[in-house]
Amino acid sequence: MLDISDLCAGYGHGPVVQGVNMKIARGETIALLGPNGAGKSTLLAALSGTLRERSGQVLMDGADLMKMPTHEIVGHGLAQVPEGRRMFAPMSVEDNLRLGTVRLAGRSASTVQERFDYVYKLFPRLAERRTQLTGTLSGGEQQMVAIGRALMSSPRVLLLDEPFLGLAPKVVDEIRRTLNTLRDGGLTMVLVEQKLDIALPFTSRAYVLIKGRVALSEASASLAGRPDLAQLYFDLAKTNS
Ligand SMILES: Nc1ncnc2c1ncn2[C@@H]1O[C@H](COP(=O)(O)OP(=O)(O)OP(=O)(O)O)[C@@H](O)[C@H]1O
Repeated sequence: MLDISDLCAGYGHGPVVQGVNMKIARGETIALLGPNGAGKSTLLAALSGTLRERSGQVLMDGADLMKMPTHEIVGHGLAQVPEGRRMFAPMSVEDNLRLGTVRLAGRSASTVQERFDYVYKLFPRLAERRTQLTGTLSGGEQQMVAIGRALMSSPRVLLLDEPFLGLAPKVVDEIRRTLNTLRDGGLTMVLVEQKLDIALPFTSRAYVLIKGRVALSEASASLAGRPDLAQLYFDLAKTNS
């Protein structure tokens, strides 16, 4: 579904992501792991088109996302839940969700309503708070809005950048259950997550990024069996320096 070749990306002071190759099949769930500053968020931003300084090829079902502006990438079926949620605090839950309907422009009101119904069924808490200002929601509820907004565009690939960061265990469990439902429904997902006890059971495969390069690609179950991943990061960093 996603075929990434020789992807490089950065911010004008030398490449951060350096020649990444990945192949992700339809329905796979992928963990993107690596130490702080390895380039995981940069890689997701390059895929979703929010970072334009990039080169290489990103094919999604054969179409090159590198040639599309961001809204067309969303229209093609790839959506991102960015790190830090990026909510519009003075807007209601419903209006924030509506921002995710760009892909549905020109479609009937009932199609848009179906997406609202879908998201509200996944996150009943958002249905209860649909008129509440997003800035007054708890961190967990805001993360639900961020995920819901991405789902409003009916994505076929969902990129999630540390969606559990700073959340209490109870709400982490609640959001995990929803992501499990999406995974079991066949949605292709890429999850950036520091906590391995969350990332590895959720995913089928993992890529470890070190200094902007893929240092390891392995089945998540087999990676989970390694006794000390911090040491592995250290060893991989040494071999890749
Ligand atoms: N907007 C930006 N402008 C300039 N440099 C940036 C920007 N965003 C990230 N970087 C730099 O790019 C490098 C990779 O950062 P990135 O956030 O992609 O890493 P990461 O693996 O996601 O790390 P973390 O787990 O800490 O979020 C870092 O050196 C960072 O300082």
